[in-house]
Amino acid sequence: MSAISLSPENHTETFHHHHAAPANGYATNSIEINDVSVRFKTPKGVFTAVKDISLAVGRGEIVSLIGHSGCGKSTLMNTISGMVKPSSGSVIANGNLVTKPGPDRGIVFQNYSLLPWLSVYQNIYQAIDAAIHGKTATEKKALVENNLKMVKLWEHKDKLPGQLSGGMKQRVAIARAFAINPSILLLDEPFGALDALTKSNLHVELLKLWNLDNREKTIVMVTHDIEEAIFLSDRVVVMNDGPAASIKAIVDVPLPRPRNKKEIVHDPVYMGIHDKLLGFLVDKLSINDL
Ligand SMILES: Nc1ncnc2c1ncn2[C@@H]1O[C@H](COP(=O)(O)OP(=O)(O)OP(=O)(O)O)[C@@H](O)[C@H]1O
Repeated sequence: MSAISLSPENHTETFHHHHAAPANGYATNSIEINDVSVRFKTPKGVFTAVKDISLAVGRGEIVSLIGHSGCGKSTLMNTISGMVKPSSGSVIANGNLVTKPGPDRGIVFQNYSLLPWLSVYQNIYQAIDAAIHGKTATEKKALVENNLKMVKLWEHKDKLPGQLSGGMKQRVAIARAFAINPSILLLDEPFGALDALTKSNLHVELLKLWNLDNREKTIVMVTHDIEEAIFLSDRVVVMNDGPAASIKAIVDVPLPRPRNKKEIVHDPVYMGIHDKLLGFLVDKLSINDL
């Protein structure tokens, strides 16, 4: 689909990005974040986590959010998932105002808790059963099997979550989100706890899934990993530090796909993006932050 191709002309970066309409050439927006602010009531008074954020994500686009710890990445993601209500502004997902979580938006958290009394297999089967209607038991079983094999946990399918390592639990959560096949996938540091090899394999699996879906699936991912953000994304959104965090910069990643992890690191375009992102993240670092 030409609507999702990113041409080199899009290699721009936008400071103080305040407009919902992206200059990204996407036919339709999957997500529109319009002037969103989130304020939390705390014992010490009102705390503004994010302020006046606008961002549109095209259907089929992969966008990463990066920024320092506590800047509000998860808060912003949770306004898309529907778990945090904006104090002002609105979020539109698939054309509908977001007011609560829904099966069109799959979420993977770093510490996504699995149901401890259900086996790995049952955790995924039950999630499919709850979210997808009109599939036969055979089809659902095939979905569980395919997705557990994808994350290399098929032989652990009868274990309970308590019998798994942290990385294995994370892979179950990823398989569960993939199995439901939502049109919007929200990933909050999904690969954070994984070793480098597992992480790399899952990056490839994620992109395979995205390609199988004709690149129609929209992915928003929170990460601290610059290499991961560049390898996977069409755009990387850099957030300012909080409180009242906003968007500091949006960096386009016009590297052609499929991308080869070993090769792109030598690509001057990759290196330029890497330096730019590193600059955005470290320029504020002072001895006081350490
Ligand atoms: N429910 C809440 N009540 C009060 N403050 C909150 C709440 N949720 C988040 N915050 C505050 O909002 C700010 C942003 O938190 P958030 O978890 O979104 O940051 P983050 O960028 O995802 O951080 P990290 O990278 O460390 O995961 C933090 O200062 C946090 O303490």
